[in-house]
Parts: sequence; C-alpha cells; structure tokens
Amino acid sequence: MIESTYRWKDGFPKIGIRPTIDGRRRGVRESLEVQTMNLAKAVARLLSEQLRYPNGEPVECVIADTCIGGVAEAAAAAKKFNTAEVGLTITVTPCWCYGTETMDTDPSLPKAVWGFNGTGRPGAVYLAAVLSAHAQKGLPAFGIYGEDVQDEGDDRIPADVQEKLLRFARSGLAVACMKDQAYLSMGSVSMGIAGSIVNDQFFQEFLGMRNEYIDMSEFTRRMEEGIYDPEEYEKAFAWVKENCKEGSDNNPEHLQTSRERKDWEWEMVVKMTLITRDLMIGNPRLAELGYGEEAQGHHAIVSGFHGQRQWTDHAPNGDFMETILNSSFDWNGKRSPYMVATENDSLNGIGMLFGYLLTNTAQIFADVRTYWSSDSVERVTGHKLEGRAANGILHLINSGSATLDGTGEQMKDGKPAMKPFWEISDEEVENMLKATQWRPASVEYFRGGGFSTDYLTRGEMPMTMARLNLVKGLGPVLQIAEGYSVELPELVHETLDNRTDPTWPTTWFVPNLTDNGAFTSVYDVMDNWGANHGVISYGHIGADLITLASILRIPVSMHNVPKEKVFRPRAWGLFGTEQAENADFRACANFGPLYK
Ligand SMILES: C[C@H](O)[C@@H](O)[C@@H](O)C(=O)CO
Ligand SMILES: [Mn+2]
Repeated sequence: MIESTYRWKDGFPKIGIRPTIDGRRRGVRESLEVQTMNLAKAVARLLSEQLRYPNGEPVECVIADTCIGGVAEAAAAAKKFNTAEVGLTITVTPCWCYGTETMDTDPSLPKAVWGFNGTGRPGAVYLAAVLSAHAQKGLPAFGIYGEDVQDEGDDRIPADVQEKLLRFARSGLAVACMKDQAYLSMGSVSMGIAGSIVNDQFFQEFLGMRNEYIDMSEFTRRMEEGIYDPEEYEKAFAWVKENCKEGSDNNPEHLQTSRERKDWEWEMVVKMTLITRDLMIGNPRLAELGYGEEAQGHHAIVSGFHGQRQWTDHAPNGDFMETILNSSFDWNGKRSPYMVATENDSLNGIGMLFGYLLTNTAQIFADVRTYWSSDSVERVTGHKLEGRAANGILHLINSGSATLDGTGEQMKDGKPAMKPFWEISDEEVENMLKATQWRPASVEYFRGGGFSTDYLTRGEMPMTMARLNLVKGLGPVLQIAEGYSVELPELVHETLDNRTDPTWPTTWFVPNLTDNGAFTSVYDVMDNWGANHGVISYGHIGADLITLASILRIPVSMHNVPKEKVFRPRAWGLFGTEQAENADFRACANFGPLYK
C-alpha cells in the first residue's frame, strides 16, 4: 500500500482567491483589471510556493475567472469555488469596490480580505467597508492592511502582508482539512478521564467533524480472524526485530515475564499497529483478501485508544502502536504521521490535529506531570538549575508512548528539530530509532504487558504546548504555552525520572514567562493547566493556534504569544481593544460555532 496516495485519496481543500474591483465601466474598471488580477496571481503564487499539504504537495489556489465587480460575478466565483472544493477564501483588491455586492457570503468558509494600502485608489476604504458588512452580517473576516503605503501598480506583497496572508491561509486550511473527517474512538472512557468522553456536539458544531466508535473487541476479532495484510505483517515484524531495540525490564523480578511471552507480545503490538491504521483509513489490500467493509476504514483523521484499563489489564498496551503511528516513518518508509491520542483523550487528540495541520509535523502527546521548582530539584539532586531551567521545569511524560520525532534527533540549521516527513533524512530516521529503547511495560500498571517508548527529548527545541478543554456553560477553551525543551545534566534527569516511571518518554519543558497572569512563573503555568494532558508541537506556533481558534470560535484563556503576532477576525476588536483576551471570549460566544 502506498500510503501517500491511498491515505489522502480524497485530495485537499483549495484556497479561493477573489480579485474584487470597482464595477464602473467606461474607464474605472478597465483601468484596474490588470492590476487587480495581478494581485490575485501574486497571492496565489506566494501561497503555493510557501505552503504544503500534509502529503508534501504544494497548496493549490483557484482564482475567480473574472474580477468581481458585482453580485453576478461574486455568485459565479462562488459556483466555481464550490466545484473546485475551495475551503477558504482570500479577497484582494487595490481599489474601492461595492462591499455587500462583492463579498464572500458563505458562512462556513474562513475568509480574509487584503485591501491594498495605496493612495490613488482606495483599497483600504473597501477593506473597512466590507469588513463592517462582515461584522454586521455575522460572517467574521480577517482584515489585512499593509503598514506602508504602496505605489499604484505595485504588485509586490510587503512582508507584513505576507505574514498575515500565510498565517490566515495555514489556519484556514487546517479548518478546511479537518472538516467532514472523523475522530475514531477505539474503546470508550479511560480511567475516568473526562477528555475521553467524546462530545459529539462539540465535534459537529465547532469542527465540522463526525464521530466514529468501535468496541475494543474489534481488535480481538481482527487478530483472531486474521483481518490484516499478512504480507505487510511479515515485513513489519522483520523491520521491528531489526530496528526496535528492546530495553531492560524494569519490573520487580517476580513480575518479569518470560522471553516466550515477550516474543508473543511483540507479535501482538505489531498487529495492533496495522489494525489501528486500517481502522482509521482503511486498506485496499483487505478488499483483495475478502474484507470489503473493513477495507473502507472509518475516514478518521485522528483517533484515540482507550487501552487502560480493560484492554491493558488483559493484553499488551497500545504504546508501540501509538508511537509508531504518531511518528513520521514506519516499515514502509517515511510518511505523514497519524494522529492517535493516548487514553482516548479526544480533546488532546484534537490539540494534536491542530498542531499537525498547522505544521505538517508529528506531535508529542504527554501527561503534564510535575512542576519541579528549582528548590525541589536542588533538594533532591543537589543541583542548582540554571539557564532556561533556572525558574523551574515541567516534566512532560506520557505513560509509555510518544512520537519518535520527539527525540529531537532531526536537525534544522544544526539544531534539534521536528520536520515534515519529506524533509527528514534516512540518517535521522536511524538516529531516532537509536535514541529509543522499547522497555517492557510496567506490569503493575499494565498487566497485559507491551513495550513502552523510552527516550529523552533533546534540549533547545522551540516548542508550543497546548490543551483544549470543555467547560460546561462556556464550551471549548484553548490554552497555549510557548517555550523550549531543556537538557538537564544526566544524573539530574535520571534522579527525577526514576521518581516516576523511567520506562516512559520524557520532555523537560520551560514555558516563556511574561510576568503576567498565568505566565508569571513556571508554577503558574502548571497551576493553570486545564487537564492532565497536553500536546507539544515543534516551533512557536501559538500565533497560528490563536488564529485557528478564532476561526472556530474557540476562545483562548491563556497564552504567551507576543501581542503583535496575534491575528483574529477584524470584528474581534469591536468587542474591546484594551483587553483582547476578554474580547475574544465575548466575540466567540457572540458569533457561535462555525457549523450548526
Ligand atoms: C499508568 C498510569 O495509569 C498513567 O497512564 C496515568 O498516570 C496517566 O497517564 C493519566 O493521564
Ligand atoms: Mn495520561
């Protein structure tokens, strides 16, 4: 199976570009046609050059057939976009046009307007006029207004305009990509974790997504009846034997299992990996084997594995399966990662999906487990934390699984990084595997065994931690903390790690402090975190997350993104400009979810 062609068989949403123009003929319109269409072409070029879909192909733009001077041309563009599967629109203009007559009125398409900042023709006046119409009609749009005045006929895109176009396009594409896809819940609620109570209303109204469910007995059925590709299984098993080194058994001697049992568990966990992937996206090989229904899959862009406890009390845990699927490669080579949430925490699964669709990179799922104050570290290890770690650290550690990309063994400009799969080298794949040990699971937690992913994330990676929460009466709320991974002296790491479960993957994380609100101290970040889990993405992607959240009308309750990078629909400012966080809550509540 060639994953990239099968997995994304439905293709991706496109960006619709709408050049709007002053409709007056006999002079005005004619003089603007070329410049207006050139602006549209320049925007399309920028987006296709800079942005890629999750399979690595350049983003596609569709430009309206004509400039849009009135409602007939607006309707013709809408029709063209509909057929071309456009998922978001950007309106561009250097001149005055008629607001309500030319605007995009499709309520579910994220939209932005770039009004050229010139003097000869008032593109910015149109921008203000049309954005007021968007506010008045309850169809929020992003306004893009370059800071510097450009000369008439200049079709270059200034840097500040480029930044906003790209931020809007990345976020709007993420929204469009998740729409009509499914979250597959494998099992149900894990250990009373509220995030694994799948809230279908939230998925439907805020994300435009469906919910699919299977009972975990489906794994047993597929395993016992052999509903997986036996050839791929042989290939996978051979690759795993060669590349995944089993680490030492940390269980007390009387709980350690036999070699024979461990060998059987390896077979099980490889099968679980194939089965989970097939459940999510289907597999044409299954149809050839006589399983036409199973071959179709659940159309899932993200899933969650219940695991604890019923499954793990009896069978090997999901750690190997989650790790491999969440990584950017497997026995078939490099490929886009699958999003699989531990403990079926669907809200963290959606956080992973947000981070993934914004960056095309793998995401780390982790327990936000311990705040270690500098004093506590010194008391326990005798070591005084310094540098980035001086104000305390957060221990991010998952109960056995995390993407192998989280090792930090990929490089960008000589520094640890997490990259889209098409930028990862074979040597980096080898290094990720070398940096990881597969430790027999802690049997007191996981009676059925399995293999946990043990690695330590390299330091100095810019990272963003996020968490989606649901609050009764309020709805969804997002939290965002930008910061860095840090490296501790080896003995310090070992001492701290040994106090939890050393067979699990660890990231030491320090959020950037702002001396304000939840970012007054590292302790405050921990103390304000909304749940036991968080998603950690490579890079400082907080600004993109904020833009994405505003399109979905999800307010952000805490973030440490610099003010000048925050970009939300223009109408948000009409809810107050002094306290943007406050205004965000009221704007989101006012406009309500994107889909009803
Ligand atoms: C092994 C334990 O049950 C862990 O899975 C538990 O600490 C969690 O991860 C809770 O989110
Ligand atoms: Mn957990």
